[in-house]
Amino acid sequence: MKLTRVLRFGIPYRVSLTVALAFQLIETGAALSIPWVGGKLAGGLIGSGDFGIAPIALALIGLFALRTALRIASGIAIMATAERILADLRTQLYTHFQSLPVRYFHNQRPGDQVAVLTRDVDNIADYLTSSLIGLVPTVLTLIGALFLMLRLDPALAWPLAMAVPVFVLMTKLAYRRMRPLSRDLRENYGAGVSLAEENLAILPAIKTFSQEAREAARYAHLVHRQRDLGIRVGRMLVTIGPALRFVAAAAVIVVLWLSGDRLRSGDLPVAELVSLLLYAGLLTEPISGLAGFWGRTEGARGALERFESVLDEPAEDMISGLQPDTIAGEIRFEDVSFAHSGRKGTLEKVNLTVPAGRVLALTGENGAGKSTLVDLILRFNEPDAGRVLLDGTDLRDLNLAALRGLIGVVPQQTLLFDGTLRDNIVFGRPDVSEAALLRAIELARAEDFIRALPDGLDTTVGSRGVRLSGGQRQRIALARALVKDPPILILDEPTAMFDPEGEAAFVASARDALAGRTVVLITHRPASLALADMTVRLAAGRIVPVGSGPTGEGTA
Ligand SMILES: Nc1ncnc2c1ncn2[C@@H]1O[C@H](COP(=O)(O)OP(=O)(O)OP(=O)(O)O)[C@@H](O)[C@H]1O
Repeated sequence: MKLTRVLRFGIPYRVSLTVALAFQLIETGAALSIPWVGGKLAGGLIGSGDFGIAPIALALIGLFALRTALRIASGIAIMATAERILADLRTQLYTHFQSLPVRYFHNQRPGDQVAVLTRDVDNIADYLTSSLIGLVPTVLTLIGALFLMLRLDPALAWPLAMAVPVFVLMTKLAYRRMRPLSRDLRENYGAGVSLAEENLAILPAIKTFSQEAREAARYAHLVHRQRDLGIRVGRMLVTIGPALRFVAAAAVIVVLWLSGDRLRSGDLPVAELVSLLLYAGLLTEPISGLAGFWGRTEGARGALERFESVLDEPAEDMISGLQPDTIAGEIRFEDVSFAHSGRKGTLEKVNLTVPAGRVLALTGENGAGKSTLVDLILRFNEPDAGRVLLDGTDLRDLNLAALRGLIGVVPQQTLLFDGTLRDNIVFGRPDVSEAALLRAIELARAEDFIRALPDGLDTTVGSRGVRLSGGQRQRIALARALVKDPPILILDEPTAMFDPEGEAAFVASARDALAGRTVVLITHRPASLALADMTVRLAAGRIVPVGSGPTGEGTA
């Protein structure tokens, strides 16, 4: 375990962590004095002490009060720091998730991402603040108690000292067995979250195909596995504590046993024996603390690996690159080839020019690669060979944020979030004027249905826009793209869900909205094709010209 890597998360909170550690160290000092003072009190009670009972009793109460106060203070400091570190890690991780390319998520289970954001991050923050910081006082208490016991009476302290390696061996063995179980437990947790999330999202399909029982059984299988793993881990956790305490108790009894003769002969003062027994009691605390430490180290190691493996994923570079002030908008594909990972090539040496300010209709069979092609303009993917150019500049030389800022998209699958219609439409341009907003709504032919809703633009759409019809969702997506007023528009079947009248009305009024913009319009609908200045077809990974008008070098 690279402990130093966890420690770096605490650097911003080094002051509060140092204060907490200082409290814990003073508390350790108080804890180590209690058995000594306790022994003196016992000596005083049987009349063999050097001090009066009252001052010793008061000193003991004072020491306990100090321990309590310091425990509360360090507990509060640790708890607050853990929450702060947790918030930092979570924000850092979420921000990084967002900076990763879209393709990263195509190969991941969403449940695993949720699990890193919740369980793993929790684990790391807790490990750093409780386990690692607490390790110093724990070890000091252990060493201090052993040292003081051996100094008091080496002959009697040895059974207790001997018990320590037994404790260590027992916990190490137990946690070695737990390591694979903890890994399976976490893996299974991610799978369970993923399945529940996906199934709840596709619940209508589950119901339509009457697959509730099968899906419930699939989820139950994961949950039961989680239960069984949890029980196996829990069994070890609940066994180790009492087992350790048994060894401690046996060691104490051996001490008492050995002390009998010396106690009777007066060779062993009662105060010393009481101190020794109190030190033995004190030892159980760091021993169970260390046992827990090993377990938490195992958990934190896995959590840190997963956390860092996400952070190690290279983020999209949003900083470097050219930031064009104005663009004409010519898009050119030069010998572009692309294959999705593990698939055969989708695009093979595609050459295509969309002149600035013109509308290109892109057609082709399902799976021909139309969406794949426009994703290259957004740089969701990079060409395996060839280049995509904007006004003659390779897209890879442009600033990614600036490039995406120039493009409005209506994707094939409308991506709405749980907010109002207004929030969804102004998503890319929160500062847009009311007039521009209404104009975009009008162009997207969305005004009639919005007016009919009880709260108009302030109606909430539900998660992923579930409270809207498919066509309504698409109209909102179109309005969202238009409100951005981008020089380049990518419309991936924007009217696929429109009724024929709605589509005709959109086509009739869209010319104005599209005028002056470079538009790539993916469509299978003849009515929408009327908007195109030129039409090409994608077939077998290559461009085949179809319609009239300038296609440039739009041939394969
Ligand atoms: N993330 C992905 N990973 C692997 N293969 C993919 C991925 N996305 C798409 N594909 C594959 O790439 C091919 C082209 O898909 P694409 O979505 O570009 O087709 P399309 O022409 O837009 O189809 P449609 O008309 O159905 O929308 C398909 O065979 C598809 O299975």
